[in-house]
Amino acid sequence: MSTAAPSGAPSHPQLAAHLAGRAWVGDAPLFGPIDLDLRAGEWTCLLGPSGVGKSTVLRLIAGLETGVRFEGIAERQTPVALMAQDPGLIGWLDVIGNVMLGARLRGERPDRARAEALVAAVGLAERADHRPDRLSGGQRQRVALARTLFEDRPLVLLDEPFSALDARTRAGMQSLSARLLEGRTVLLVTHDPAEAARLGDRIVLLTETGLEDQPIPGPRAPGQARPFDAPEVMAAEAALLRRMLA
Ligand SMILES: Nc1ncnc2c1ncn2[C@@H]1O[C@H](COP(=O)(O)OP(=O)(O)OP(=O)(O)O)[C@@H](O)[C@H]1O
Repeated sequence: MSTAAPSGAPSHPQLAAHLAGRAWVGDAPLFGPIDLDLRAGEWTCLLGPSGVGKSTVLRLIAGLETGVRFEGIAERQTPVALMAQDPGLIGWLDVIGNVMLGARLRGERPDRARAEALVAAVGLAERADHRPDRLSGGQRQRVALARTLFEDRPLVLLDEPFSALDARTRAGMQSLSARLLEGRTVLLVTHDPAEAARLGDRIVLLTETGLEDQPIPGPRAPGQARPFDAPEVMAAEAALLRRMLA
């Protein structure tokens, strides 16, 4: 069963989105009660064990159907772009075509030069005319990232966007996303405490009983991911891992 979230704008102007309530799968409680505010212009990183409901939180904020029963309120102020775990690429379109898909579906004339620049920025310039079946899993994930960035929305929901990438590419995509999404409100679901420590202006852990705020390693420079090897970033990563293993 699924329940569409009620939608509306959060009453506080500095909030880009607000989700409060509880969720069940059938009769079994999934999570809650939770109360999550996404503050405008911030990256909120959402961590939690597999199956606890992180993707569900994203879909509720996006106003999409979920497979769960949700009782509460879901509000967002701005148009939203969602990058789901599954890249969801269209098989008969090439990389550029997939990046421009949203604009085409809306009947807009897509900015091809911008799409090409984003494809180059995610390291796929030489594969711009390849179809998805000729790409690796990590390359497909980067196409989905470029498509999400192309959407140019003020609220961006990213569901494990770098999970299929090798460490070097992942670090590069984290830095690129921090730069290109500067000033946007981002909710990033990740399993990686190092990623949360690099990117989070706020870090929250979702458990069956609710949300717990976690310490962040000081302020983040605008448009930048924190250096992965700064002592305070490594300490925050270790503290998050300790909490996740507890
Ligand atoms: N369409 C659906 N129908 C029934 N149950 C669903 C459906 N979608 C998700 N669920 C259940 O809801 C729960 C939460 O799923 P969700 O994908 O939100 O978890 P998650 O924390 O994002 O997991 P992961 O980290 O493994 O991606 C899971 O137990 C899942 O089995």
